[in-house]
Amino acid sequence: MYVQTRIVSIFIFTLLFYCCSSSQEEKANKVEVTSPNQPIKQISIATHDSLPDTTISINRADTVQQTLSTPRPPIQLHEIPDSGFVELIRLDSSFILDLRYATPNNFLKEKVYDCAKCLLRKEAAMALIKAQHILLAKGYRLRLFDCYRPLDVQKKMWKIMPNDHFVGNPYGNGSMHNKGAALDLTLADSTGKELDMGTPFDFFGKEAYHAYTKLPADVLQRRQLLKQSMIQAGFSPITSEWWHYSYKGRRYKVANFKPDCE
Ligand SMILES: C[C@@H](N)C(=O)N[C@H](C)C(=O)O
Ligand SMILES: [Zn+2]
Repeated sequence: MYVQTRIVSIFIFTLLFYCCSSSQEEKANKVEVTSPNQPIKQISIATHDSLPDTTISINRADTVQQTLSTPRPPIQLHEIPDSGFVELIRLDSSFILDLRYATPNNFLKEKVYDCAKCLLRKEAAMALIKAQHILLAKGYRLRLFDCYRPLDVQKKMWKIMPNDHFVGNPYGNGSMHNKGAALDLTLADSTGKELDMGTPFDFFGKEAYHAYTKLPADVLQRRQLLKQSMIQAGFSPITSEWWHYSYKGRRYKVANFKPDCE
């Protein structure tokens, strides 16, 4: 009788333990947003023990119960080859993403990316993190307009602007963006606010050239700071666009895959 009672109580205890722990796990992966018209809610997902958390925004447009998809496994950086593609924000969440081609706010006047993901070859991503650290130490931040760009998107751009000073020729060598080794970016202050660089992004004219100096002293200083930091981190500028930098660590192949938007 005593043994039977012991077995029954162990069984009930085990049952209770599993019930509670699984419902806690479920809670950890759910974000309940119940009140509409409130500001954006920020949540953090741990990505890697030694790396900062990734912050994502959930818009409180309606009464929703948002279930996060299965938490993404931590990136095992050493398992990715130097020439492999990585999602930058999963390595370092301090960048400001303002990926214009994922919106209609760009010279094509249409959204040409399905989602706003910044993918880069691992080597280029690591170099960019170096540039970001140089700038963070000086009270600035990098704000990114574009990273990897599929070749088909390059062809759309070329149709509108067939001038290789401003758009890489997709029927020639392609763009370094198509190789996952170029960035369009600008300087932001420590809060992420875009700073005046003399022209808007993708302003295709002489004012965007590095050699153009008829600009206020503070604008010239910022262009210079951006250029020096990027060069120090291993990037090269092009003459005609203050926002474009290429990483030329090695020869990469042109790519044309669409980022996974999950
Ligand atoms: C289109 C512009 N943002 C750009 O990236 N231009 C360079 C030259 C490119 O297409 O590689
Ligand atoms: Zn570019």
